[in-house]
Amino acid sequence: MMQDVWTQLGPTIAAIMFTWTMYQNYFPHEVRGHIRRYTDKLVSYFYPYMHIIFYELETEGWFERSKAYVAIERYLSKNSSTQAKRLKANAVKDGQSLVLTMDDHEEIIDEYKGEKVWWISSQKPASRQIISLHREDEKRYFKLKFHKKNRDLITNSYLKYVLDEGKAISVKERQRKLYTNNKGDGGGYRYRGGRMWSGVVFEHPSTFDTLAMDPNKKEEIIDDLETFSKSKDYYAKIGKAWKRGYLLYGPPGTGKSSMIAAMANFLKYDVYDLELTSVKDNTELRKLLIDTTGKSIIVIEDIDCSLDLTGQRETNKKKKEEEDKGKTEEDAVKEKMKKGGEVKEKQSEVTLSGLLNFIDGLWSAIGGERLIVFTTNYVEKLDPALIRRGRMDKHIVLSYCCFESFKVLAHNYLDVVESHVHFPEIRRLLEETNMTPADIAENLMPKSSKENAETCLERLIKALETAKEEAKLKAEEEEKAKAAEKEKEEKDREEKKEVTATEEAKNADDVNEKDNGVKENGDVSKD
Ligand SMILES: Nc1ncnc2c1ncn2[C@@H]1O[C@H](COP(=O)(O)OP(=O)(O)OP(=O)(O)O)[C@@H](O)[C@H]1O
Ligand SMILES: [Mg+2]
Repeated sequence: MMQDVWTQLGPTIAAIMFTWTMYQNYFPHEVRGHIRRYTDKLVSYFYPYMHIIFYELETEGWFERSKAYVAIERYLSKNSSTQAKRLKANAVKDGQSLVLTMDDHEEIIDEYKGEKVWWISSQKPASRQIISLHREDEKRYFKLKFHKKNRDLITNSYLKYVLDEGKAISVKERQRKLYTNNKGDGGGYRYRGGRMWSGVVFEHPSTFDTLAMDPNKKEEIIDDLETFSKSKDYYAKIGKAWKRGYLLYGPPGTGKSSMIAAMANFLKYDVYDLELTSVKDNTELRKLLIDTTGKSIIVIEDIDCSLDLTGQRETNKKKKEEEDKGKTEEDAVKEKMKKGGEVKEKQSEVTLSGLLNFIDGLWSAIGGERLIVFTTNYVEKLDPALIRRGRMDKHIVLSYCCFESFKVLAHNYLDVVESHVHFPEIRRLLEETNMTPADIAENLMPKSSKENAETCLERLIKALETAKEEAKLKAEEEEKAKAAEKEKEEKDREEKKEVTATEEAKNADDVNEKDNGVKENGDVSKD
């Protein structure tokens, strides 16, 4: 059988090889060029497909990996594991996870708007005449094959879609960072390595699932974030920079910082935690802004404490000077010791208008896709200009724990999913007293292996009862203090009244005396 095949194919193969050798050795270079051009034309006339090649390394500059190649690689990774038989594994996230991509000479079929395309991974052997500093595989490429009739669809729309998707996958897979601003000249330090921010890996585990708050409110915030992250074109259409401001306010321990972490984890954004008191002045603030990247949350925590942003800086400075004058040397030494002997840092010169410019000045539009989040315990202390809608688009109040929030915590901390026998009592107590989610969480957390859901819930009930009792006592004391104040005011008013009455009587007597004198004098003069 095998012999038959060889007898039939042998002469044909020999003829092809003979022609190829003649062509290579005896045809001049120019003639071969012409022949090649015509055969290409002939082939393309009958061959209905087109190819686009994407090389791995940029040929210009320092042979960096081409951004398009990397994006395509990431895009194809989603189909590679199911279609390709041989895969390559690349480490991402500092070696913590792997991305699987197709190996050389593998083919993947993709479909876009009902049309098929083929992606082939391949490699051109490196030219032996070129001495290269790079790897042998520097000619690796992806070949995209598609039908000629889809030329417009592929070049105008599909390629953009592939690159966008690939970039989005890269963003999701990248190791996210938490940055803080380095001190500039103002703090006596130089920026580290010329960078204004230094970062660590962002690993906060808070998510919207672990966050205890009213479920409807939570849903609304998630929707808002999702809409924002998908609204690039919409923001461009309405002529607004692609950013959104959130103001989170409420008592300490109600989950403001936890919510920022949940937002970052939900959107897969980096976090820039801006310490405003370390910023020398408005110019430095602008530089910090320019040095941030898109897909990030810029956070200013406790904005009311960060700076005096009420325009009262001068008044406060004078007040402080007066206070300092009254201090003895001993006080000054004590204060210094309290600060660990440190000399007080130079105060930041960032002004309210500088901060307003930071939020929505011309520079704020660079980079795009950014959230700016302020947190505060005292929203009423902030300048209305700082938090007006448009700057801080969404105001979110995080408050004391309600029963719905408690249920989330009970689920997270104790795995109590359904109702529990203690739940009705806890519901009643939560309606009667205020406790922050942080305090509830602390009570729910088992402190030893002997503690179970039952004991933790009982401890919480006790803590709620104590809090209720304390709140009652506090209210009574406040009531008493108010009554005493009122009584004092009443007494003062009575005393004032008495004094006024005495003075009026005295004045009236004086006037009468004067009148009588005038009269008498008049009579006298008349006489
Ligand atoms: N709403 C919440 N859901 C889940 N856990 C919470 C919530 N609020 C507080 N906690 C718990 O309490 C701790 C402190 O919360 P967090 O730091 O978010 O409060 P905060 O509002 O930022 O307080 P502060 O105003 O003092 O900065 C968190 O680590 C978390 O464990
Ligand atoms: Mg906080």
